[in-house]
Amino acid sequence: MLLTATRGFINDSPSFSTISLTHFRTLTCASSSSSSVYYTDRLVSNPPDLIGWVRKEGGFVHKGLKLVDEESNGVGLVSSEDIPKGSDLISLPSHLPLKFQSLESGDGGDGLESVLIQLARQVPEELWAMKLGLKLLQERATVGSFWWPYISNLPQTYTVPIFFPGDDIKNLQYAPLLHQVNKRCRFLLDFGKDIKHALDNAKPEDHPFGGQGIDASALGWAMSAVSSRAFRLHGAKLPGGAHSLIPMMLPLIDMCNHSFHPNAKIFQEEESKKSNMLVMVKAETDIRQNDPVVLNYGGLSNDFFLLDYGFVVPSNPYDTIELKYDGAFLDAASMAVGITSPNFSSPKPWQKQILSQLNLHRETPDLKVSLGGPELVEGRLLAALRVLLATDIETVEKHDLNSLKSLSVEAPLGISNEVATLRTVIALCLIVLDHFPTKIMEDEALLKNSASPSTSLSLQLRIQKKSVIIDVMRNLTRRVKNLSSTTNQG
Ligand SMILES: C[S@@+](CC[C@H](N)C(=O)[O-])C[C@H]1O[C@@H](n2cnc3c(N)ncnc32)[C@H](O)[C@@H]1O
Repeated sequence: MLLTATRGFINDSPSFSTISLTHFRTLTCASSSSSSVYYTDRLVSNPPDLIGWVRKEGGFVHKGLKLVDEESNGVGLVSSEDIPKGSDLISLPSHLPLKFQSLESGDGGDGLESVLIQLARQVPEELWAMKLGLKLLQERATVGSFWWPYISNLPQTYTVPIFFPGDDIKNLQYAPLLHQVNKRCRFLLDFGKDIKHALDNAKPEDHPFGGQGIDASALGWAMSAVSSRAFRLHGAKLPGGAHSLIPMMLPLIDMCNHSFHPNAKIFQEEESKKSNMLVMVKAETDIRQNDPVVLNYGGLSNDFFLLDYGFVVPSNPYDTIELKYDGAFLDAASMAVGITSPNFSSPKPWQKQILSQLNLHRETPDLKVSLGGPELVEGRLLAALRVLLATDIETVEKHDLNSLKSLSVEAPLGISNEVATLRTVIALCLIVLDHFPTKIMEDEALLKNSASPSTSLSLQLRIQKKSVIIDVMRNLTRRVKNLSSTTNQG
């Protein structure tokens, strides 16, 4: 197997500075042994039979499971027969997962492993996937790696935004995500240079990647392979009693696609009570013939689904839109709905005190607040609005902060305060919607004609973000109507 250098470049546009890694890589891999299926986008065109390899290595795979090319979702695990709820689907013995053992155990490693550990230590914790990605790259470059039957079945490319052309990154139209994409690209480009510098003069026997060049694009491939398929399993017990989380790539289990209505669930050793198996997947519901076997990847916003997995979930109940808490902006929103002289930008001392408790008015406040998701209006923002639109401290003092932060506690400071609060959020939503350069209907028309996967994903992302805002507005408008009818009836 030969891994040739992959290329990455900065794609700077004068009007908006976005960084991107290009998608193309030249990979020459010796195609290996027998395969049962042909997948279009794997590292090698005829990868070894993954299910057969897992069984050969002592793992268990239910006889009714097969791998199928599901087109838009890539390869997935599908049931070829009815499988009853509670059945064991897959079990993996502890030597099958791919993990960065010496990094996790902190034993320093030896030889090549210690070079890899030094590189991994340069990676910020939030990019944990890159640390395990280094191990993956090392195994990918190792001739005869134990994990080659697994690695060769990995996708060759990922639809995550670090690989989007600059225009499609801009087309996301959503600053918090643009910021994350740029940050990741910047890190990968710098880290690629650091690795080159560190390994330029390394002797072949000390080179963790078998002498092969690793640039930003190769790093991006590895980071995406890990972020889109690794599971963080419980490791050793920490002094406080909690368990450390160890990222691992779980062969075959990671062929399960995502659904918020999963029919399968992953269990770890203690829970599965099968001492020779580290991890297993069981049927959570009855699975019918031809059903895909799906896991729930977690209650994530579309930002994370796109950044880490390269897809967008339509009508995602966990999707949110991030805003900056800003007094002047809130005054404008409030005035737009007819509230005279709101004091968001000049709160009274007792209001400032509550804002401090909400971490919205300290020396280092956290001004990021969100709309959408299960909370609908982030508790800190809701409480701030209720308190700043309240006229007297006495009413506010009757309530604890948790009630003020909760939308299900209806009108804690009175109906007119609640109506003003909700109408301010609705106005905020309108202003935010207005700031997007395109309307949702235009995006939908563009999506129908979009040719490339990255353009289509950008459009989907921004449509979903706008939908989040519209759903919040609808929900709050309904609440305002109900509250107003209560007052009228009263
Ligand atoms: C853990 S892997 C699952 C196996 C993968 N489909 C493959 O071809 O190797 C996760 C990746 O599968 C795809 N995927 C999983 N669930 C999906 C979904 N609900 N919609 C679209 N793509 C999905 C995404 O590309 C994601 O990064």
